[in-house]
This record gives sequence, C-alpha cells and structure tokens, in this order.
Amino acid sequence: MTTWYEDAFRPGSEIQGKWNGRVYVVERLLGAGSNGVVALVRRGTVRFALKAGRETVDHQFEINSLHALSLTSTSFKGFLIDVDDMIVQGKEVPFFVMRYIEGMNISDFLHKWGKEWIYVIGSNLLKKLTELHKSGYVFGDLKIENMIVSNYGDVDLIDFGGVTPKGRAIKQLTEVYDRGFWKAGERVADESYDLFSFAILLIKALDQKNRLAALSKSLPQNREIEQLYAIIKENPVAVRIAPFLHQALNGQLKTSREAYQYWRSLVAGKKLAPSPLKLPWLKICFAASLFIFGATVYIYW
Ligand SMILES: Nc1ncnc2c1ncn2[C@@H]1O[C@H](COP(=O)(O)OP(=O)(O)OP(=O)(O)O)[C@@H](O)[C@H]1O
Repeated sequence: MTTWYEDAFRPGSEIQGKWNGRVYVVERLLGAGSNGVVALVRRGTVRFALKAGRETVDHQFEINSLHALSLTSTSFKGFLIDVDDMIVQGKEVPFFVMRYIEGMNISDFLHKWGKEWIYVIGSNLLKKLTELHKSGYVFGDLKIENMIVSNYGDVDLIDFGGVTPKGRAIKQLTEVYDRGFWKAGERVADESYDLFSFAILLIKALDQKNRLAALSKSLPQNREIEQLYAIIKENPVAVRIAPFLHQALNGQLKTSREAYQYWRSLVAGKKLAPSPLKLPWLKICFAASLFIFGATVYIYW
C-alpha cells in the first residue's frame, strides 16, 4: 500500500505552491508521522525543510506559532519561509517551508563528542527558551526529538506544534516530559513547565541504562520525582548539575532567565565539583556562548 505522500515526496519531485507559485525540489524525506511529513527540499541552491500536514487544525496552529515567532527580534526571526497548499492526488494539502537545520539529536551528539558537552548544550537550550519565553510563548512539547544540535553544541528547536501562549493550557505534550505525568504540577503554559521538560530531556540524554523508560511504564500511583533523583545520582555528569535538575523538577526555577543564570553559576565552577571539563575548547565555546547571550540580553532587555 502506498502512502499519500510517497509520490509527491519522491527524491527529485517538484512541489509547487498553489498560491505563491514557488517550486521546491525534494531531496529526501526527513520524517513522516501519521499526520504530517517533513522533507528536505531545495529552491535554487538553498535547502529548506518543508512540512506538509493533513491534520489541518494542528498544522495551522504550528504555522500560527511559527509566524508569530518569525516576526520577533530573536533567533527565530525569519524561521518561517513560505506557507502554501500543494495538490496531492487531486486534494489540497497545506504545507509550510522553514529553515533547514543540520545536525543530530542530543543523545547522538553526546555519544559522539562526549557527555561533557551537555554543559554547553544545556546553556544554549536555556538561551533558546529564554528568547521564546520573552516573546510570550512556552514551547510545550520540549523533548529530545524536537531539538537539533549542530556544530559546537548549537541548539535549534524544531516542531513548533506545541508552542502555547503563556497562561493557556498546554496543547501538545509527551508524557514522560510532562510535569503532570509526574504529579509535579499543572499542564499550564508557564516557563517552569518548559524547565521541567528541560530537566527530563537532560536526564534522558544521560540515562544510558534507559531507566527512565522503565519508570515511565510504572503505575501513576507509584510514580514520583524522587525516582528521577535516583537516576541523576547514578550519572557523574548529571550529579554535577543535580542542584539545577532538582530545582527544575520541583518547580523552584520560575523563569528561564533565572534558570540560565543558575546554570551558568553551576557550570562556571563556583558550586561545582573540582574536576575540570576535559576539553579546553569546550570552555572557549561556553565562554563565547555566554558572551553572545549577555550581549543579546543587553540589547533586547
Ligand atoms: N527545520 C528542520 N530542519 C531539519 N530537520 C527537520 C526540521 N523540522 C523537522 N525536521 C526533521 O523531521 C522530523 C519530523 O519533524 P516533526 O517532528 O516536526 O514532524 P511531526 O510529524 O510533527 O513528528 P511527530 O509526530 O514525531 O511530532 C524530525 O525528527 C526532524 O528530523
């Protein structure tokens, strides 16, 4: 049985927008779920990610969030490139085109380059969240699959389907990253909601024994965040950021800005165990990222 997108997204196929008329050439599929499909496409020499969705309400939500963020003076500016419809098997299918982000997921990155990179990646992810939160939104569905890590630990968020204006109910989540699932708070879009998911994301990325997956299958009445502390204790890299992780899981970190400052103080070594980071250039990258963040805060605050 062929899927609805198979022909339209075959490498080399052309996708033409019905309204804006732009033509994109498919290079390859990047991912396909039950409702949507993401492909790497080219227009001229420039590569983009094109996402087509049949579930129009969710698709439209994602476009609305991306559109709003694309208008902000943040690193999300200009992320959304085009919005249009294509014709597949005689039916209109909405799609949007966004920046293509090259890289890998955080688990693969840490495996390839070393666990110590978590300090840089964590810092960069907190910077992204700070920008998003300052724009009035919460990411909502923060998880390993929804971020891409590129060279030098740069971080980009993808899949904006869960982005929710602050104060509203979280509209898209993944259970194990959700504080409601751990009985640790409401499913309401506030900054600490994302910070809880941030902590889970890091724990999961460092959890070599896959203990989190086993825990998440336990009965709700047996599930509590103390079990997460036990996983943190088992990993020397996680132990170094344990005070941060505990506060994020407890909802004590109320804003991403505060979280970033706390992270920085921990990772800069003030409250850290003596073992230095193995790679000197890692420190240089981290220092550079702090400087850029400082400059951004100075300019936009
Ligand atoms: N902007 C992008 N740049 C590079 N790759 C991307 C981009 N957006 C999405 N992808 C890739 O496409 C895959 C699917 O994307 P996305 O998660 O947005 O689709 P989805 O249908 O909403 O998936 P899911 O149902 O798992 O949430 C991602 O795992 C990622 O590898």
